[in-house]
Parts: sequence; structure tokens; C-alpha cells
Amino acid sequence: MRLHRNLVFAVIDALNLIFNEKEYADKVIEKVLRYDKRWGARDRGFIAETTYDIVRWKRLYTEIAEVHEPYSRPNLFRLFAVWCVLKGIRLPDWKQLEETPERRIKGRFDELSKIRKFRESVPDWLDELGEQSLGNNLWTKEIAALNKQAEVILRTNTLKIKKTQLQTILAENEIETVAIDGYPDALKLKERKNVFVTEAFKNGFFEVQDASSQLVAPFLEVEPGQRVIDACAGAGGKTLHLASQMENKGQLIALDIYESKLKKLKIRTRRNGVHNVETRVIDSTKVIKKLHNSADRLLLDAPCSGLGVIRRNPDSKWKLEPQFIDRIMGVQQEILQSYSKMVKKSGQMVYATCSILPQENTEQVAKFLASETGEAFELVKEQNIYASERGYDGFYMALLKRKG
Ligand SMILES: C[S@@+](CC[C@H](N)C(=O)[O-])C[C@H]1O[C@@H](n2cnc3c(N)ncnc32)[C@H](O)[C@@H]1O
Repeated sequence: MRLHRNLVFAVIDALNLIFNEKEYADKVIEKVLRYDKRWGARDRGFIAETTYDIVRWKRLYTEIAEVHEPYSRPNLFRLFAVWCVLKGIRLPDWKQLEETPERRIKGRFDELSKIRKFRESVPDWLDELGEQSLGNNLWTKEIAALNKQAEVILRTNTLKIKKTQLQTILAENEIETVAIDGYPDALKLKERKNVFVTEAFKNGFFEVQDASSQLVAPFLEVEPGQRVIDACAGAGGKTLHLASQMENKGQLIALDIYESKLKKLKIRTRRNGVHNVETRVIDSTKVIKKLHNSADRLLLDAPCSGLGVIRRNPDSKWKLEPQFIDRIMGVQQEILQSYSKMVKKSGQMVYATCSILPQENTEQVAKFLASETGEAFELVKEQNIYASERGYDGFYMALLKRKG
């Protein structure tokens, strides 16, 4: 691979903004990719993937390069040099990469790879928490799987098109996909491509949604004509899936505490040809009270640590703090306690997170069921979805039924 100076400089700029200015990696990449309109898909891919790679392996690379925060520009180049050496890419004779100690880098890599927190590039506290919560074996496998680059998975919008038709249309645009067993609406891209520029996307024929996330809406067992509430709807990834499972019939109420997210959801419903969604901002407890005892189905896709999706957000390894996890666990129980009252007798709800920690998952559900409000519910089934077992994001979901 031949390295182009302007692309590498863009990576260094991106790393500076992410590591030193603490900006979000996805936003930074969007910004940096706007630097030069002439860059093609391969150039853009190089910038995005190299930046994400160095973010993902930050701890390992900084230990190897022996550099510390805040990173000066020469030190960011040292991290880049480590990336090149470990990838087997021949270093160009640029001033910034002079005197790169290639043998020492390889030696340090071999040495540090023996220790999980360095090999898998995680902070001490997270490595300890992962091992305590999941046990040594599962955590070791899981963190390795979560450090792999996520594949691009699409969910067919069955309101508009059949999966096989979508596959044909994409193939005509040189986007080759394969179906995935056990995920009825999913298509996996054979090769990473920007699918958002396609006519098929603009026509609302598909959404980009991880395979594990595609299991959540079906778990709720919705039917056309029901009243369904999606109480933590965000920008609506699962709302749209629920709408297609309801065949656009019945009432789907999407709630969130952020109006900005619900606005994005509205735009997506239009593209998807979804007509049965109504959005409401939770700006007081009244919004929830008005809906008490009214829902046939309720989805609680709760805010969480996001530890199951670090393949997609590798910088969350560096942004996440133990205090945040403690706080969000309080919010999760609060959501279970107060929002479950929206379910009517014999109705069902799903509590889901994109976390792999039992504290946020099965233990939250057990605590809820043991509480006064929870007595009205019974657990029908629950599922832990591990990245190391399925190859997709880590998720948890529990189906609970309100007694008749
Ligand atoms: C895991 S995300 C939801 C993702 C979304 N369901 C999707 O599939 O795209 C959790 C959502 O919960 C929202 N949230 C946080 N605290 C909340 C609360 N107390 N009540 C309702 N929603 C909340 C967040 O704004 C965020 O959009």
C-alpha cells in the first residue's frame, strides 16, 4: 500500500481532535472527510478506517510508542508509525516518520500482547469490571470480538420491498450482499461501501441496522392494529422496524426525552413510507401518566453503557466512566418502574440494552420483578446476545408479560 501524504495528514488531524480535543470520532470523521471534495471512495475509506483503527488500539499503541496525553503532532505520527509497522505497511521516507524503531515496535507488541488489557486495548477499570461481571473466559472472548471491525448490515424495509428484490437492485449498483440465517430481513455487504448514496436508500428500501439490533422488534411480538409504545425511541431504528412488523396498521407512539432525536425519526419515517407513528417528547411525568394501562406492547430500549457496540464506537472505550455506568443503571431501573405502568393487563413489554453487563440486564429485570410494581409482571423469556457467539453486536432483551 502506498501512503498519500494528504490522507495521512487528515488522519493525524482527526486523531488530534478525538484524543486531545475529546470530540466524538464519528463527527470528527465526517468533518475531516469534507476537507477535499476530490477524494474518492478509497481515500475516504482509508481515512475513516485508519482513524478508527488507531482509536480502537489507542492503549496498545501508546504503550508501544511510549507517548502520553496530550499528544503532540510528532507523537500522533509515532502512533501512526506503530499502525503502519504492525500492519506490515512500508514506511515512506517522510521527515515525520524518520527513525521509526521498527524492530522495537514489533518486540514491544509481542511482549504487551501477553497481557489482556494491553492486547485488547482497554482501560484498567473496564478490564476489571468485564472480568468480574462475565468471568475470565467469557470476557476474554467477548472483548476480542468487540474489537473487530463491524460489518455493514442492512435491514430490508418490508413495507416497500422484498429482500430478494432489494438484493437484485443493490447488485445492479455493484453492491453485493448475502442473506444471514436466522435474521429474516438482514443483508450483509460482502465489501464495505457507502450505501447512503444509493437510490435504494433514498427510496427507503432499507436501513443500516446491526443484525443483533434486528432481533429486538420481533422479540416484542407485535401485531398489526395494536397500540405499541416505543418509550426510548431515539432516532427510531427500532421504531421503523416495529412499524414494518405492524404492516403500518395500528398506533405506534415513539417517545424520547430529546426532541432533536424524534425529529430525525420523523424524517426517517417519511423515507420509509411509515404512516402510523406519532412522536411525543417526554418533558414531564404527565406524558407517561396519560398513557398508563394503554399499551398492548411496550419497548424499553433503555439507555446503557453501550458496551455491546464498541465495534461501532471504539472511542467509547476511552469516553466511558464507571460513574456513568452507575448512574445509567439508576435510570434503567427508574424507566422499568415508571414506564411499565403504560402496559395494559395481559400486554407485553421488552426491556433491551446494547450492553453485555448482567448488572444492566438480567439483574435489572430481576430487581424489577422483585419490586412492588414488578409483581404485576412475569418473565416470559430473556436472551443474552454475545458478539463472541454471534459475530454481531452485544445485546440483551427480556420479554415480560403483565398478568391478566
Ligand atoms: C439505546 S438508545 C435508543 C435507540 C433507539 N431505540 C434505536 O433503535 O435507534 C436509548 C434512548 O433512550 C433515550 N433516553 C434516555 N433517558 C431516557 C428517559 N428517561 N426516558 C426516555 N428515553 C430516554 C435516549 O435519548 C436514547 O435515545
